[in-house]
Amino acid sequence: MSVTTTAQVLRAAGVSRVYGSGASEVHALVDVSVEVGAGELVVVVGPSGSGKSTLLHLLGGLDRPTSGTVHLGPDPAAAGGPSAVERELGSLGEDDLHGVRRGEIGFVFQSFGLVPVLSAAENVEVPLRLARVDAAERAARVAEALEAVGLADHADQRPYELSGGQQQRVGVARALVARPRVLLADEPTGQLDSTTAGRVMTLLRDLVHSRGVAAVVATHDPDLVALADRVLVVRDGRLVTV
Ligand SMILES: Nc1ncnc2c1ncn2[C@@H]1O[C@H](COP(=O)(O)OP(=O)(O)OP(=O)(O)O)[C@@H](O)[C@H]1O
Repeated sequence: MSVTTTAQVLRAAGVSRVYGSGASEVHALVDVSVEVGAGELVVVVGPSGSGKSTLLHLLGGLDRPTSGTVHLGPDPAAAGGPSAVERELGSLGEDDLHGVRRGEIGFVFQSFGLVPVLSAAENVEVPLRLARVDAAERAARVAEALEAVGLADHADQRPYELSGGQQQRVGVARALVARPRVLLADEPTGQLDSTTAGRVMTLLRDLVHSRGVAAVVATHDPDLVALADRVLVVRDGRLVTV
């Protein structure tokens, strides 16, 4: 599979995040700059508490930096509208930021984050319902997303009827179904055995490459580093050169 690393999609410039104040101040991230291109899988590694989740939260607009900026590059496919130009997430109001998170960024969580009472297909459909995609289009896109993660035959099963690896594949399908330009995953294989973890991560990498998504994945798992296009090492909130 060819890696099409083209346009830069996501850029953090001199980003820092301080939690708390005074004696309890924590410098979770210190002056981090990073760029991620379309179709690129960047893996972030570092010890517990080094700042990986903080970085993902800032990149995904779930949190705002204390200083520095996070930029989403112009969408070449956008015919006008806000995504046709580069946007600095920190300068967006809550509604616009919400729109960016909903439409342009997909998230995968360690704990899968599936709704237990919904089937696999209904879980995957949630982002499309939020984006008010019409029913026929939703059905087509959900079917395509489940097919892409190899779960076409499990559409009607609820999470408790699926294995951990299958549940996380539903999580990947849900993250990508709205065709985001960015995928952020925090320890996506943390609850899986190593064989299943490798399979889920390989699937994620292949989808990132084939769909030209800019992806950042935080992990403790050294086996997953081998699948990365680029590895970032974070230590005490700083990027260190490897
Ligand atoms: N909301 C918060 N309030 C205060 N401190 C926080 C908050 N979130 C994170 N921290 C602190 O910031 C530092 C970085 O945490 P972060 O969760 O980013 O690390 P991590 O590398 O993702 O760790 P892990 O691998 O254990 O998930 C830690 O010292 C943590 O205790």
